Amino acid sequence: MQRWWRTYKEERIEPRLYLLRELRGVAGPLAIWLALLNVLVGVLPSGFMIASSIVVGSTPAAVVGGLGSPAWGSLVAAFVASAGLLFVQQLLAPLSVSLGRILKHQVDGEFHDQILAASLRGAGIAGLEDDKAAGDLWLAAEQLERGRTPGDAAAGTVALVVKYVQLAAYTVLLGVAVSWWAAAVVCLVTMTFRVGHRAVVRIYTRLRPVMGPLRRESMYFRELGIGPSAAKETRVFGLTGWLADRYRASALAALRPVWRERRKANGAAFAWRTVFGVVMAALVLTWMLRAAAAGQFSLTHLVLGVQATLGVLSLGEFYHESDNGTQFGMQSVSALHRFQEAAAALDAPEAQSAETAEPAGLLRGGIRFDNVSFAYPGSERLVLDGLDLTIHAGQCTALVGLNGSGKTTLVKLLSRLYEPTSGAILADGRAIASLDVDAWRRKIAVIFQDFNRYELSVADNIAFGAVEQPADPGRVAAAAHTAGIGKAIAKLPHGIGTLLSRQYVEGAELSGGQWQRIAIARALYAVDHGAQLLVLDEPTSALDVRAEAAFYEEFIADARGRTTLLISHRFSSIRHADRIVVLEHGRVVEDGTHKSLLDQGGRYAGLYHLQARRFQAGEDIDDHATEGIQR
Ligand SMILES: Nc1ncnc2c1ncn2[C@@H]1O[C@H](COP(=O)(O)OP(=O)(O)OP(=O)(O)O)[C@@H](O)[C@H]1O
Repeated sequence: MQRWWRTYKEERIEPRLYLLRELRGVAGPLAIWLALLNVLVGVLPSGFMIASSIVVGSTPAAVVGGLGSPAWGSLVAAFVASAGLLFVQQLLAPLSVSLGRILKHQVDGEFHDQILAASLRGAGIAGLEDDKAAGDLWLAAEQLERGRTPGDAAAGTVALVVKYVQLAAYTVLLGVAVSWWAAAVVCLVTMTFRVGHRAVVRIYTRLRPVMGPLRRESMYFRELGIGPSAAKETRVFGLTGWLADRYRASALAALRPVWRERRKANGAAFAWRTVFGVVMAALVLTWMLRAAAAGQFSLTHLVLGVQATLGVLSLGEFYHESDNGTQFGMQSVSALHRFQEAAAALDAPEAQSAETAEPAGLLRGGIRFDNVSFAYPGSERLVLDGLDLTIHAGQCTALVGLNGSGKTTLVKLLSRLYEPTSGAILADGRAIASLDVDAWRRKIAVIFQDFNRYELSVADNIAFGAVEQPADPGRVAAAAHTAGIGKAIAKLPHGIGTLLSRQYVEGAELSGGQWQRIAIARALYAVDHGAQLLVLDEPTSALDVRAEAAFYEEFIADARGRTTLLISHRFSSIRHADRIVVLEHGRVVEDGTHKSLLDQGGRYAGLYHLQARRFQAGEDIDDHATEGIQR
């Protein structure tokens, strides 16, 4: 009983209460006016039924009385009334539908904002990187784009008013005109059908946990198949057939449980409901006809009774305008709530405003990782394990290590996208966790390996480095020049104003290496606007060897006196850094200058010589080739 109540509450009560709250906030007046209009639209058919029954019932007397007789007058009056009611009904029903659409769009518009706000909320990214939470966010957005929406739920709920007012009005008519027991029986039949239909619709909701991941997978395959990003590789590797098969297989796997459950629900239960409905309806109608034949009520009452009975029974159907909307429309809301809860639980609490301080004047001394350990939420494996490291101010520190040794994770902690599981990161001796997170981030300029390529102008792409300040074209051009992309930009149709996407007229597409230089320019622009620590994670992975060597030579010379953290797998490139730190299993295992580390003859020396030998032998430098050696 307790479980049943919990499910009932979660599935039916809570979403509806939430919806009511939403409606009040977003489209309260419209929803109220529409509900009132729908009451009228729901009542009008009953009025028509009464008037048309009077037309039929008064016809014999009018025929006998002839033109101009009082009976004829009653007939004409009833006819005019029924025609008028029909006309008003035909006028108001489309109006109700149109207002329902407006209501839907208002509610959906608000929910679009909520989804964006939820994904952009907070300082951390744990929720967005967690599979389950990200899955819920995806589901919320996907439902909104392609499925039933909260707007459908809102419009569907208000549309239900029409149906249930009709049902109540027909039932009352039947009760008053013929018999209350007949009204009760017919209403029971209708509600039995309604409950059955809703149960079938609810199957989809119940199967959502099974279907969700499979649908996400099939969507992924579909996107791979129809999007341009994977087109090259899928064709070159001959993956097109495989892709089509996988799409089909995962789509079928998602649908099979639904078909199975639907067959069950639509099988015996449906047959029993139908038998029950037909028998009851037949009993009521037969009784009515016999009673009328026995003179228990007039022709008008009989016509009204038959019409009302058929009217009630016709409502025992699936309501297209409401049922899917009200059943599935709130799924994206529930998914968003789950995401919000999970993200709040996963993200380490941000520094509270009471404790936060402006990091003015920081980074004279440097940054210290003090016994920092970190495991990603949901995992027990320590990616950083008691890390002690000082990044000295004014120095270029290079961080090297094998794949997965925790270099990018270290940068994520430094950027406060995650908080350490234990230990602290100190800037000039102050815990960065106690600093205002946005102000701290303005102190650092970070370019991640998977930096963003904004489909906006070159100027925007670079000026995003200091978005809080007005964009300065001169400084944008200077950053582009320092990053080695100035000449290429000058050749673009609109220089720094060129949109970086082929999707736009006169837009341009850059090569991977050019994009990388744009990202570097963004970081340099941030430095030019006050960022005091520059962090570049694999900044030259897309550059050719000569461009890479030139970049590092110029960059490291230029960076003298600037606090810089460089992450790279190319040992030859970072040899000029002031200091090189080797990370392994989340700890510093070597620390020194290029020369001292070579003299030491340890990990760094081994990897450096290996790369150098390969390079001299003319082989491509393969970062991953070094991987096996240490394992
Ligand atoms: N969001 C995440 N959730 C869980 N584990 C993660 C996440 N991101 C990274 N990891 C794991 O943390 C470990 C360290 O990853 P990280 O990206 O920091 O390594 P890295 O040294 O930068 O590697 P590479 O040289 O390949 O860039 C890896 O084992 C990786 O699988």
